[in-house]
Amino acid sequence: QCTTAPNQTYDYIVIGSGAGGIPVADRLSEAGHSVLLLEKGPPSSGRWNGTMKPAWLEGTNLTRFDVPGLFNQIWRDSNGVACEDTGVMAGCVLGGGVAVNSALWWKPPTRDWDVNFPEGWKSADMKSSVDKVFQRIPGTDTPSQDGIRYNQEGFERISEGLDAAGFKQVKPNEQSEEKNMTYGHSTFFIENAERQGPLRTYLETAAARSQFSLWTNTMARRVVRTGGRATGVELQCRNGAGFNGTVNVTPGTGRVIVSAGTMGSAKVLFRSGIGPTDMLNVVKKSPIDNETMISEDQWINLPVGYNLNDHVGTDIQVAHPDIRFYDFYKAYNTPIQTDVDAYLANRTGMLTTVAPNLGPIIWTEVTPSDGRTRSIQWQARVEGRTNTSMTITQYLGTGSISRGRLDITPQLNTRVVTVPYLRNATDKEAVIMGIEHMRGVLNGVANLTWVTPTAEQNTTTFVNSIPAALASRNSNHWVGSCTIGPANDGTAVVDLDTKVYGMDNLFVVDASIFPGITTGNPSAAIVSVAEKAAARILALKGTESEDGDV
Ligand SMILES: Cc1cc2nc3c(=O)[nH]c(=O)nc-3n(C[C@H](O)[C@H](O)[C@H](O)COP(=O)(O)OP(=O)(O)OC[C@H]3O[C@@H](n4cnc5c(N)ncnc54)[C@H](O)[C@@H]3O)c2cc1C
Repeated sequence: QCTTAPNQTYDYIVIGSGAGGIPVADRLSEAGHSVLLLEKGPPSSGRWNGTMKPAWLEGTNLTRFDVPGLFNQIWRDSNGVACEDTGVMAGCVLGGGVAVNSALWWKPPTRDWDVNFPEGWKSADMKSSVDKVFQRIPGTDTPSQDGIRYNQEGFERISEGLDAAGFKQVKPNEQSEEKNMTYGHSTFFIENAERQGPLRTYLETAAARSQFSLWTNTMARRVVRTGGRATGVELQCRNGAGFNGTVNVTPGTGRVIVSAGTMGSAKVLFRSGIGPTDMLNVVKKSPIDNETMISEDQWINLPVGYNLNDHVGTDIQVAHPDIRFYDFYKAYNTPIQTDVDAYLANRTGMLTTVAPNLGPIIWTEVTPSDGRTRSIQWQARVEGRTNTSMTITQYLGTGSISRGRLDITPQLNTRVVTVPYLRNATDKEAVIMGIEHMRGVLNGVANLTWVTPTAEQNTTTFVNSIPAALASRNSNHWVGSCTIGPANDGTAVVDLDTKVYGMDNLFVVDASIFPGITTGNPSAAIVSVAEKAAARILALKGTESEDGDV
């Protein structure tokens, strides 16, 4: 049942409980402030009273979000889990992406900050934030409690080729700077063979404080504001639960933080009258918001939705007689009983492995004709066209230049309207150089055969044959749309304190503020950004209007 929001006010209202929202809410409440965390989706992990689970987990406190071997279920059944309003895959449950993702967890190399971020957010500035994150969430490369890594044939065969070509095996988060000609086992934010990460660390410390509140099934429709001053958040209850009405921030000093993800934060800003005029006009004309939208003379024109980026993914596929596919999809409804028993009794066995059997993870760098170095991460998994195939996805990361744009439809769904993949010729050159190199490396593996590209196919022809489209290149690592930057010059949405330009007390803290994509899967970098943002927000003196000088 929906409940009307109580009259109580909060020092901080955080919108969205993902990789950005949970840590920032924790740190703000730790400083003694009253904090309300709003999440539009339902609870996920069993730790937070989530209920979505297969029959074999009945009677346990675990859900599909907790067991690594079930993480892939989102690609079979995302009903009630995936956001319905984003056009790309994103988690709309408590924890957002860090409840539904594959838990790959990388300490960002310094290059990720130094190439992408503005002054004040370079690697030297980020070090203490990154250290704090890895103290709380160190991650593991051996999730099974017996210390055994299961079904490693894929890792071993690919490694033979890497070793022969001079690659070095590393412990990725201990040697996080070594991102060229290196490989390792994947590191996951898993503990006791269950999903850990922000849901089991930052959210637990926050929830233990009396000044912290969490409302699930409660969507922020818009930030209520008068000019540059946010006064509260208008709510919409969902799934027959949660809160309706308007919740206000503490008069004079309260602040609102938008952490609704790259697609979601842009939407909240558009609906609050912040963004390019063409987008705000769509909201104004929409049957949902029309006359309730903030009046045009209050609109703030900022480049929300631009500078969108994602790892452009290019899959290659190989096969080897030693490799065996383990059917993680069947593990949901018809699992192998001995694997279930091992997992439930001892947290050991195949189901402690993040589906679908990842590794090795490989790093290379290429420098195409523009002289700008691109970082590449290669993610191998035992899954492909046949039972003995492996797919190796190439992610083009730090250094990539192409950018896209998201927009909003009259139904108020956000979607990628300009796909950011390979719009720049040297990005494409980098992808081709990387694949050409990896083909040579993998040819050093005895008895390996090529599925795609075929052994005869030319690499450029192969890369050109895969459309630069969402369906074929999407990596679910969306960043950008509310970019951080030092000046309100048409390229940035938030300032170096993550405060929205033109607003006194509205902030954005999540993947959307990233100016560029990272080397690896981004969630640890996003949590690090949330740590840094929390410190900067707490250090900010009262807003201008409190000081009486506006
Ligand atoms: C299937 C999948 C697999 C992935 N695998 C990995 C991986 O292995 N490793 C890795 O590092 N990264 C991975 N990622 C990416 C990573 O999870 C995301 O980059 C990260 O979670 C983004 O963090 P965020 O805080 O920006 O947004 P999110 O984590 O998406 O959080 C946003 C939250 O806001 C909520 N929300 C949105 N709008 C509103 C509103 N109006 N009111 C209230 N709440 C709202 C959403 O429900 C959501 O909970 C994966 C992503 C997906 C989808």
